Amino acid sequence: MTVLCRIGGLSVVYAGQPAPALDAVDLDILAGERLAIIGESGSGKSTLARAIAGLLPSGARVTGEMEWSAGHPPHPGRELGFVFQDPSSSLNPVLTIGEQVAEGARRHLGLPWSAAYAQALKILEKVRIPQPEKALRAFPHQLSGGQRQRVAIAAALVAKPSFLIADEATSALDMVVQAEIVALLGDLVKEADMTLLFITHDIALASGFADRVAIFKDGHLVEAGPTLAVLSSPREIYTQTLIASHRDLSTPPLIKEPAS
Ligand SMILES: Nc1ncnc2c1ncn2[C@@H]1O[C@H](COP(=O)(O)OP(=O)(O)OP(=O)(O)O)[C@@H](O)[C@H]1O
Repeated sequence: MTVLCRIGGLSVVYAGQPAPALDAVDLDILAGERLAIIGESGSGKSTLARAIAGLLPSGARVTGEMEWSAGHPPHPGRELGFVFQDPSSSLNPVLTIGEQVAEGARRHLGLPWSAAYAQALKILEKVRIPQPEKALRAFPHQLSGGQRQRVAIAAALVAKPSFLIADEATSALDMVVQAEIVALLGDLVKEADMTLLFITHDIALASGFADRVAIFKDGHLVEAGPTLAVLSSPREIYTQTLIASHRDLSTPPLIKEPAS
């Protein structure tokens, strides 16, 4: 696999903050991989996502390097899609689903409205929204939380980006819907050969479909590697603790035993 982005010594300090939110992070993102960024609240996951997407607030001090194989950072919306945790805040309540999804195709692909609507309908079918033609005319409040997140995914993918960042995209959903959305994301990125950066605090959720995992704590990258290798023989005590904390009766096993 080729390296899509080589991150070297990346540090971020927000304005007015004494400590860095990210501290000297070295991490390669491989083209076409599903990479899970895992860590507790405040570990710097979203900061990493925002730095990669060029969405850090002004005033944040960024040092280190991000080297893109394309020679430039991906254009947000066109080459890079972003799905946030809460679809209610990323969707506009007074615009129809069709208007919001089609807008991305109009703006980033330069399509006229009629073609942009046709593209929006296609992508709503792809994210398996029930009655997609009806959904085009619906407003966000007329959909369930899971359906709204499918719309947010559709809006992120409408301009056919090759790189998708999902930042806690399933955390606001109940467990069944969460599993459906994770499966959907997995299918979509595989089908389109996209790179996925999947940000989550839930190591069990990530372990089900990520090719590699990167574990963060207090702004530091603790360890990174292929999912199975990290989960079956974690090098760092923190990773061992994180894995152990998921071993309770309500959690499915992180690694499935091979069938005998
Ligand atoms: N805009 C901001 N201004 C100042 N400090 C910030 C800002 N955004 C995040 N921080 C701080 O940076 C640190 C890392 O936050 P970040 O949101 O990246 O962590 P996270 O792992 O994504 O956590 P969560 O899962 O809770 O979103 C935290 O201490 C947080 O309080």
